[in-house]
Amino acid sequence: MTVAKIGIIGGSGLYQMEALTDIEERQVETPFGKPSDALIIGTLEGTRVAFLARHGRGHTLMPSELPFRANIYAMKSLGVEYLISASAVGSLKAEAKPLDMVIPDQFIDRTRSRVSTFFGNGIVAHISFGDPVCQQLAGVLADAIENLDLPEVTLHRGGTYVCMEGPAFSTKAESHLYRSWGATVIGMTNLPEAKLAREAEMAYATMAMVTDYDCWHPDHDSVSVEMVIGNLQKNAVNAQRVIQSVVQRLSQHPPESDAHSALKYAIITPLDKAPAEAKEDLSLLLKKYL
Ligand SMILES: CSC[C@H]1O[C@H](OP(=O)(O)O)[C@H](O)[C@@H]1O
Ligand SMILES: Nc1ncnc2[nH]cnc12
Repeated sequence: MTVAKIGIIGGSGLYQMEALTDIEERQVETPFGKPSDALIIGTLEGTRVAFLARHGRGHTLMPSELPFRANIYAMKSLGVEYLISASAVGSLKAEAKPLDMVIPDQFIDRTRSRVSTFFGNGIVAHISFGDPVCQQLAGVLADAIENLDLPEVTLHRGGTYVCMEGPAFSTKAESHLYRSWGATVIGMTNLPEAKLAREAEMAYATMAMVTDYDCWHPDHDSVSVEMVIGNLQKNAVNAQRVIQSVVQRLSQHPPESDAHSALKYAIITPLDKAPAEAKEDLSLLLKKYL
């Protein structure tokens, strides 16, 4: 049964959605363990949505410790089809200034120890990931931001998000390297999430909120947690306004997304011969194809 078609993953600084009503807190178990925290199901703009605090509501999980598979599987188990991420990022470009919002359309993977696939154990799939963000959902996000006329916020449509391992922030040499690659922003969480969301056939897009200039900018101090949280607190109200407007737009006009059939040509193992246990663990993802 579908509980919510829209899911929201709140990152650093966005641990709850104040406008949710008729709230139900659900502890979800998955074949991949427990999610970062309980899923908070509530009504926003007349629509049921599911919210998850990515690092837990008390921010107790490091990026490398995040149970990405459980988080995405839990959203899938509630029937989520559109997954919106809110994230704090460092800016790698002068024009993307703190408090601005970026809707990335590309990622560069600089992680080292993340499990970013549901497959294995006898079932192999290779999803297409040339366009890692759902452009329809990204468009809804960007349109919502543009129409809200948020004070102090400039919107940047498109851009490349470097996903680093962390938890330490980058060195200056790394930061300059990523700039030389043309990257726009840097964070520690979005890439595994985007891959798993694609495998789970959910449309995924991220609202990246700039909190700092990382450590490359000659006129700005190097990033610190204090800087990130200070700017995010200023932006948490804006972020919730954006999400509210996105939910309204999505419920009125749910866009078609290629992500919703991402596994159609991705599974290479004949499923009739695949191990029963792997099929059982992935049944939620595979049931259309069995
Ligand atoms: C608290 S600064 C570093 C931390 O913030 C970002 O988290 P999220 O993407 O969940 O907003 C960044 O990726 C790091 O995990
Ligand atoms: N400069 C930065 N590097 C990595 N993750 C971040 N999150 C917020 N700012 C960041």
